Amino acid sequence: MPTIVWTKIDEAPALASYSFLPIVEGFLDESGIDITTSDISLAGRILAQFPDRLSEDQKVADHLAELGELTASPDANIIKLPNISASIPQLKAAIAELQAQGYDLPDFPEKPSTDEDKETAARYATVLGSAVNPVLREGNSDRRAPAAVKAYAKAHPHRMGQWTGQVKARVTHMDHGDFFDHEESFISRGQDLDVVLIGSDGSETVLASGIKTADGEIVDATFMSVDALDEFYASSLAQAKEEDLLWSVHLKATMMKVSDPVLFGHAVRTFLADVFDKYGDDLNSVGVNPDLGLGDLYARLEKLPAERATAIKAAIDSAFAARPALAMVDSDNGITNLHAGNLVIIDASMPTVVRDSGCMWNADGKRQETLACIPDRSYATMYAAIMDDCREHGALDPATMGDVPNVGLMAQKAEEYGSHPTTFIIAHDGCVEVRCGDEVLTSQQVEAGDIWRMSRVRDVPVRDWVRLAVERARITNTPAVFWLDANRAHDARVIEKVKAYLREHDTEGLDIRILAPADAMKFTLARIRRGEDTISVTGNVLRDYLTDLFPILEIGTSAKMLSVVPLLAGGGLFETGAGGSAPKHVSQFVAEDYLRWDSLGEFCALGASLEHIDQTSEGTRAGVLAATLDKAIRAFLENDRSPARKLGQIDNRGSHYWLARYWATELAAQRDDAELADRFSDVATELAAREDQILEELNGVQGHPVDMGGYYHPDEELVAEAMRPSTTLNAIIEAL
Ligand SMILES: NC(=O)C1=CN([C@@H]2O[C@H](COP(=O)(O)OP(=O)(O)OC[C@H]3O[C@@H](n4cnc5c(N)ncnc54)[C@H](OP(=O)(O)O)[C@@H]3O)[C@@H](O)[C@H]2O)C=CC1
Ligand SMILES: O=C(O)CCC(=O)C(=O)O
Ligand SMILES: [Mg+2]
Repeated sequence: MPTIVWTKIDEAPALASYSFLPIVEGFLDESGIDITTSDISLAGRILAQFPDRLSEDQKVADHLAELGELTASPDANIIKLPNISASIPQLKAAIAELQAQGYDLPDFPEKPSTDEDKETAARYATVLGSAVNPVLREGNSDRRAPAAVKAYAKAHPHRMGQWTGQVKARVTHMDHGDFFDHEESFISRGQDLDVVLIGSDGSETVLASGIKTADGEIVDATFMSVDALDEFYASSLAQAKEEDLLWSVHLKATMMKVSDPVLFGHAVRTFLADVFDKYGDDLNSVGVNPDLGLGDLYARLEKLPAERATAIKAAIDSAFAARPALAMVDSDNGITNLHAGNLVIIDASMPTVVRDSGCMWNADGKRQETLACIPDRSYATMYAAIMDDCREHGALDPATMGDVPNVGLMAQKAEEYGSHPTTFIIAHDGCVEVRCGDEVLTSQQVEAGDIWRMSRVRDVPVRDWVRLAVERARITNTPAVFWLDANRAHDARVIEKVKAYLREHDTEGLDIRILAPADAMKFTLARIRRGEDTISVTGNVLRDYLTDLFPILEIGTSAKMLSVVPLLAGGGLFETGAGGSAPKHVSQFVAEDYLRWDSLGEFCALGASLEHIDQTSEGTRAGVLAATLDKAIRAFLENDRSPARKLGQIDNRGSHYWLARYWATELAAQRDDAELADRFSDVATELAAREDQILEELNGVQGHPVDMGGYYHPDEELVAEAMRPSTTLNAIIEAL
């Protein structure tokens, strides 16, 4: 029987599943479709690493590995909700929570020295950062706003900050010494590669060996000079100060778990340069590591003798006074951009800057224009281009603007997003060589601390990506732009392949272009300002960035996106939206039993998953279920049933009631499957008749704190109870 795997994850979407999944299970009962769950939450993944230390009833199987294997099967049908990509502070918090719940987990080794510590560190490393998506994404991505969602957004445009020529906010990036500058790229002939650091003293350190590459694979080698990076941060600090702009740093320290925490650490180190220079020994003595952010630094000060801690805090306060104002994440609680690397994530943070007229929050809880530091030029220039465009032409208008769907190169850990195992922080000055046997393929002069990395993209994914781009351009009759820069080494190789693979398709009458990111941005913006849709066809990083940027500008959030990954092996991975797991929503839920999470992404993913079953399996009711769900989603949007924003109105749970009701109504009304119509006619009637009572039960609980029994590993019963407070609704669903 076709089986949908629903992933169990973290934070707000995990809470939402406690309410929505029982409804889905009820609706799919007797449909010829099975639905199961798979625990790939951060807590579940941690526990799966330590079976040897857990009792039988505490053990959790390695569901992520199982799901990874499933992606290679044509039967795969996975609904993937967004999960936490944990920074080290988050990982440590999750470990502490599990320990407190009685799981005998080892502490996270800060500086592993013994063999045992190294073993533990290696196990935790598999859970760190973006550890789920690269395993499951065995296909390229097709992300777009469903037509009904786009139509709704145009009819009910969200708030958009104004832009004028006077706005000083802008993007600043490096102009030398970055990854862009140093990139070298070659096509593999299927060689096994070694990466070797040759010290200035002639010593050789093997950084990686026997890296298997496939024939036709693009291999890039590049590095970030941290001296140039520090200079860049220092000069941007001076600029922000002079122009009275907030200073903000936008990185992807969660996904880019090896390189970006270090880029972040240099920002912390530069911001507090005087403090680190003067008190370096004290800070070292308590294990301060700037990569972990100011939050961790403050916590460690507590371990110093009181008078040293006080002196250092005073020095930090003077540093803050001398520096430009720092962008805040939570001004009420004094949490800054530099508190932890996972707090400002570029794909989500930069769109809000554009939406909010170039502003972020300052320490007084007021909006202030920002200088957005995005060190590497490979991707910064397109953000600079959109801010320049808004300055010149004003804000974009969600009521009229065209749509920018994305076709993203993602499969098989493509490009930078698969580079973690081959990213190295260079220990000493020297030269990094990529070799095949004795043949030296690239050779780069580096200095201690530089961040060197090798990224790769296989040929099969590139070919499939070009195919998917042509398919989407044809189906929607929309121009498609490949965002590739002929002046970047990697992109130049990709361009050769794109040109070759485009010849495999009938592109007659299609408008397909290749433009550098900043030009692609200008071209796209000019079109969408005229209301014209334009497909962006991008590599893995821009896929991530643009599928938050345009949705947030067009429809107010990326949560409502349809995100389909046709797996190379024939199965389907259906991701929900492009947004994250909204930690802020959990705080609100805990404080006042109100969950703002919008499950529209889950609804759309379920629809796509059912359609996939209808197209690939016989003997199920998937077709009728998908068609009626689509209509239900339209009704849901037309009647504005997304979570409201005010206490006392419907939240996530209330929105699920409405979806269930519209879906039941559509099922009862359709003529293709009389048995189903019959089964759902009473349900539809009941749901309508009991509306007042159900909404009262759902909304009546709001306004009080909720005990979840844990953040990363909440108590299932407590949460299930909290998320299903309407006995009336539960009884109707259970009767299904
Ligand atoms: N695919 C995946 O698995 C992804 C996982 N992540 C992970 O999620 C965590 C948080 O990431 P971050 O990038 O800060 O994103 P957030 O989860 O904080 O989302 C950013 C903002 O988007 C809005 N938002 C997102 N989803 C919804 C929704 N369903 N309903 C309503 N509003 C929504 C909210 O904005 P507002 O308050 O302005 O309305 C939210 O504050 C990190 O651990 C990150 O790694 C991130 C992206 C994708
Ligand atoms: O895997 C992650 O860490 C984030 C992924 C993401 O942001 C995206 O795919 O949009
Ligand atoms: Mg993203």
